[in-house]
Amino acid sequence: MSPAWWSWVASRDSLTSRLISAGTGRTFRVRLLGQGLGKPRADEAHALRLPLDRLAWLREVALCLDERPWVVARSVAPLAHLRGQRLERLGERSLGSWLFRQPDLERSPIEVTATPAPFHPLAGPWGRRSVFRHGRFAVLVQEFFLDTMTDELGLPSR
Ligand SMILES: C=C(O[C@@H]1C=C(C(=O)O)C=C[C@H]1O)C(=O)O
Repeated sequence: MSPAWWSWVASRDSLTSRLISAGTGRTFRVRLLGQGLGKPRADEAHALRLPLDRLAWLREVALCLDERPWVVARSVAPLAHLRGQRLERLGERSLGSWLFRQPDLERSPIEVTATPAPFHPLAGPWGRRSVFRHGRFAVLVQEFFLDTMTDELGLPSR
């Protein structure tokens, strides 16, 4: 991986904040692609150490700058761990801006993939995922960087 991409892919602070800074002058927006209850995919359940038949709250978004998607993300929060968090009320507000306000937030190591997002048609160089926990609440956040971001920031292809 190029150093330029490494600084994006390995970053452990809020991607929302980083995108807003990098997008100088462009308008940031979370576009909600879908949310609701459903069964996680097998690899998602595995990452969360969740039995396969359990329901989770699923949320898919595109993180856009000037309406162009730079990152697509899919988040999976096991229902049993939701603990009254009203995540469906987030709407088009960033999950990250809520998560990073939680004082006891923990983040697992970040796993990286070069395979494209299994939930979205747009291509890109890298994807990553990690699990955030605060208290008993857990959410798997999967983020895929898109070719639009590569082009607009003049980043190397990988
Ligand atoms: C986890 C973060 O939140 C971002 C916002 C998301 C959302 O609103 O659904 C999803 C993934 C993230 O890229 C972050 O800012 O780091």
